[in-house]
Formats: sequence, C-alpha cells, structure tokens
Amino acid sequence: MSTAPPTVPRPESTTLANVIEGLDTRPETPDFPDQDFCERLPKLELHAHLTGSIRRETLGEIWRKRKEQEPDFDLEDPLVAMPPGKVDFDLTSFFPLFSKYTYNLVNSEWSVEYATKQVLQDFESDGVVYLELRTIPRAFEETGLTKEGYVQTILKAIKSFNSEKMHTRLILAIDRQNTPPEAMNTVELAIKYRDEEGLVVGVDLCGNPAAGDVRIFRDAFKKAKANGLGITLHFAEIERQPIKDELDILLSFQPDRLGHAIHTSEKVLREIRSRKLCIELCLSCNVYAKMLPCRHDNGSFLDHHFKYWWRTDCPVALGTDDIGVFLSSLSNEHYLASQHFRVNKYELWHLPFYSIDAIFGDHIEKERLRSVLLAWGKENGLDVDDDSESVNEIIRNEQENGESFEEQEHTPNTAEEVRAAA
Ligand SMILES: CNc1ncnc2c1ncn2[C@@H]1O[C@H](COP(=O)(O)O)[C@@H](O)[C@H]1O
Repeated sequence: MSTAPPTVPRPESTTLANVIEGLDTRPETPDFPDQDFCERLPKLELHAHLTGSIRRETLGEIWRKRKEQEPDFDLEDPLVAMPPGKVDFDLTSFFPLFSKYTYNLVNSEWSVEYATKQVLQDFESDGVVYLELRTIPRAFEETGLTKEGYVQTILKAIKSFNSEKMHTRLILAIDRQNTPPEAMNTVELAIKYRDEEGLVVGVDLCGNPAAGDVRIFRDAFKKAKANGLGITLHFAEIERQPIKDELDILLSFQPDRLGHAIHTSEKVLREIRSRKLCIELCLSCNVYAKMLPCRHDNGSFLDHHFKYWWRTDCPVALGTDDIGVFLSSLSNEHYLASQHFRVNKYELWHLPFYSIDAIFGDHIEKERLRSVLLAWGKENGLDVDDDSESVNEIIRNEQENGESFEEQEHTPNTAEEVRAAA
C-alpha cells in the first residue's frame, strides 16, 4: 500500500510537446491503483453534461413509454441511434445526437426528471461525493416545458434525490449558438436559482466548438462574474477556432475553470498556468471523439494532455463529459489516467483533493470534501495531510529537502539497470 508521496523525478517542462515526447517508464508496483481503488476513491465530478450522461437503457425506457402513449411517434429506437457499446462518435456525429435525437425524447417534465434521477444514481453508485452537473436550459414547445420549467424540474430531481454521500450542484450552460439575449437569460436564471435555492453555482459555455463568435457573450459572462457565479468554459477543443483570438477572448471572461484545453499555444499555456486555473479533463471523450493531436499513439490515451497538466500547479479535475455517449465512468477515467500515465495511489488521491478549491460550491462543502478525502486517504494507508500543494510543489519541496530520486533507495527496473546491478 502506498504511503510515500511521489519520488520519481518528473520533467518540469513548460511545453506540452516536451512532456508528451517522453513516455514514462515507472515500474508496476502495489503503489499503483487497481479498478477497485478507483471505484472506492471519493471522487469529484466537475464536468458532466446532464443529457449526455443519460444511459442508453434509460433513453430506451423513455422511448418505449412514448411509443405506448403515441403509437405514431416515429423517433428511432435509441439502441439503433446509439448501438450498444458504440463510443466512436466524432465531433461531426456527436452534436447531432443531441439535436436530432435526445432533445426529441427528453423534452417533458416527466422525462427530464426521470432521466436526471438516473444520472444522479449512477454517479453516486460510482463513488462520486460531489457532482456539478451542467445543462443548457432548453424550452420545448411541443410539451410546453419552458427554460425556467426545465431548470426547476432538474432542481426538483436533485432535491428529491437528497443523498448524504453525494452533494449535487447545477451549472447552467450557454450554447455557443445562443444569441446574446439567450445567453443573458441563462445567466439571469443562474442568478435567480443560486439566490433562491443555492443549488445553481455557475455558468458554462459549451456546444459545437466550430460554431459561433464568442465575443457576443462578453456581457453575459461579465454579469455572471459580477454576481459571483463560478465560470467554466469549454476551451480549445479544436485546432482552428472560428475566430482568430478566441482563446484570448475566452480568457478575458475571467474563467475559474477550463474544459478540455487541448489545442492551445505556448502563450496561452503560460497564462493558464500563471492563473493556476483548474483544468477539467475528459480522457475517453477526447480519445473517442478524435479530438487529440496525434503524437505517439495516433491520438490515443498516451497522447492525452493529462500527461502535461497533472504535473503543473493547475488542479486537474477528471470528468466523464458524456458517459451516456462515451461509456466511461468517472472511476474508469481515474483508472485510465493511472494506467496510461503511471499515476500512483497517492497521486490519484491527490487529484480530487487538490481540485476541492476549484469547486463552485461553498466553504462548508469544501470542508466536507476535505474531511471525506483525508479520512479515506488515512483509512487506505496513504500518507496524506491537509495541505493543498500541487504535485509540482510536492516535487519541488522534496528536491529542496534533499529527497531527490537519486538519494532514494532505488530498485532497478529497466532491463539495463537490472543488468548493471547484477
Ligand atoms: C466534447 N464535448 C463537448 N463539447 C462541447 N459541448 C458539449 C460536449 N458534450 C456535450 N456538450 C453540450 O452539452 C449538450 C448536452 O447536455 P445538455 O443537454 O446541455 O444537458 C450538447 O448538446 C452540447 O451542446
């Protein structure tokens, strides 16, 4: 069982390319988590889209119920639109799944509430202790559900779920294809329901990254900031953003967190690091939707920029994005990170612990999460304490205290080292 903080030296590189270049050769030892460890680890889910998190079976149940009530209802069976096990939806096939399919099915008070409860249940069963679910408020003319009614329905489901283990908050998202008044309306709804219930905590910008001109949302985000809402933005999801200075403009909205952050420049990386912004990373989504630049592994997990961010001072929040589409739970995302990037047990525990300050929930919630994670870490034999150093700072401190890799007892692990030792 791991008790020591990380001792293997890691590059202090400032460039994404540098880090991706060098593949890790850390040995397989009991310090590395198995799936059970990842399931039991208390996790924070900060990047999950509500309707993208609905199980295909649940969509099937809603579809069958609709069919019973309206035999002429001609929407395709969900298991045809999204065959079991299929995860390779790229960005061109991914967004129409929602506009052409999900929104024709999950469009009434009943279906929104039913689906939300299933989503909450699944996250709780996966060991999530804090969930920030995000959704674009949507009006459905065919059922008379208004945007405000949609938000109220989700809040009702969250309140009735009322889990002791998992606390849930809501982020209202602006779609990149919204108009400025629509965006402003979303921010106003967020302010109203933050004030009334305290359950809405922030705003997001999401939707097809190839569409829209983000400059039109300046006022909406200004208002969100002025009213103390948390701001998270989908950021640099594609290489060629629709307008030239999109990333600089998005950073001028003063976000607290960024989602994905894939196709950045050196200048933008430096800016994000100097602000120590929290980066929400979704490994399976980025791989299956083919969003990564291909370096070593043809755009597969080893090419993921997790490798860069988790060694910086920026908190990294692993997220599922759309578990209904990419079929990877949050515990599986932690397992994948540990498997592909040799993240040991202590370091994996440290990811949610170090992200606590980046949640949009209040101080009481942060304190609760700190005690949950500290207690769990101790119970599981990890050498944890209540500081909030980044992994980068831990390494720096170890080096300053003379605990460098060279001074540690080093077990030979490469074939060359084994030969040299013999
Ligand atoms: C690569 N991942 C992503 N990038 C950008 N936007 C995404 C997304 N995944 C989901 N959405 C946005 O969230 C909506 C579904 O959830 P809600 O109906 O709002 O709950 C999608 O329509 C899309 O606009």
